[in-house]
Amino acid sequence: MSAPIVLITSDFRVFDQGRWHATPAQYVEAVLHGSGAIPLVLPPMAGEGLDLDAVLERVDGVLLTGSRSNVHPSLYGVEPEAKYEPYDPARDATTLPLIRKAIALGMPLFAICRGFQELNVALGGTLITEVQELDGRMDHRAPEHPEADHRYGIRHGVKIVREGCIGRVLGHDEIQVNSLHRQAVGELAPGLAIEATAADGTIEAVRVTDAAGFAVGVQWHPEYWVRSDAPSARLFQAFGEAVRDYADARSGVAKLAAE
Ligand SMILES: N[C@@H](CCC(=O)NCCCC(=O)O)C(=O)O
Repeated sequence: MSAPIVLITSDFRVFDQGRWHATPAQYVEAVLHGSGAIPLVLPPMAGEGLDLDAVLERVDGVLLTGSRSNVHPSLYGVEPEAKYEPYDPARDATTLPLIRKAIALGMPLFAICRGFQELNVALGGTLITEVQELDGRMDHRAPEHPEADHRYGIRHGVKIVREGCIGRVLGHDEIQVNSLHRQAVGELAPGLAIEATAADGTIEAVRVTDAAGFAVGVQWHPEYWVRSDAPSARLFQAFGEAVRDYADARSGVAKLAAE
């Protein structure tokens, strides 16, 4: 059996005087080392005709990455304002349909930070645009600091729903997580169930309720500490197991069809 393939979303970015389809290395490394799967970066080009159905026929799981850019507010019914920028319309036009298609196929899905927010919007939920401005809410943004290890440092606890998917995978009621976001899940989309919350009530993790396997989103960044933090490692391991199961089932169906 060949190693399964995990599709990793990317951003449209302009830097080094060029136009890039870019994704942070930490996600690619976490798929390879933490999930034991082949990472494959997907360019954000569905809006330009890239056939997502054809891509999804060839892969076994989807990882949705974090990003400094925000989901465009018009996609969840909010008037855009300059203070909600930066946006990445090419990414939105790719990730939102990708999520709906992967879920319809029953494909394992792991959505992180912006990806977690995309999961909620793709299924009809809303986002809070600046969570730190709401009364009683914590500041979930990372400190401005030149060192990534500091920005991605552990910041607060999250309460885990023990009977949920993450609760079963981790076997804990509470874990400590990092936090690098200004937006948050507002109205939860139909089809999602809460898996974890922060002390201020912010929704920190969800699962797709009808999913047969692992289809989970988290607001924190387990990919960053996948080599040193046990819960982070376990989440990527569980995703890898689900991806292998999906690949096995898919090749079984293909074999039967060929007989
Ligand atoms: N932009 C959204 C999503 C947050 C997110 O994905 N953060 C990753 C940040 C990576 C970095 O700063 O290096 C929000 O702000 O809520």
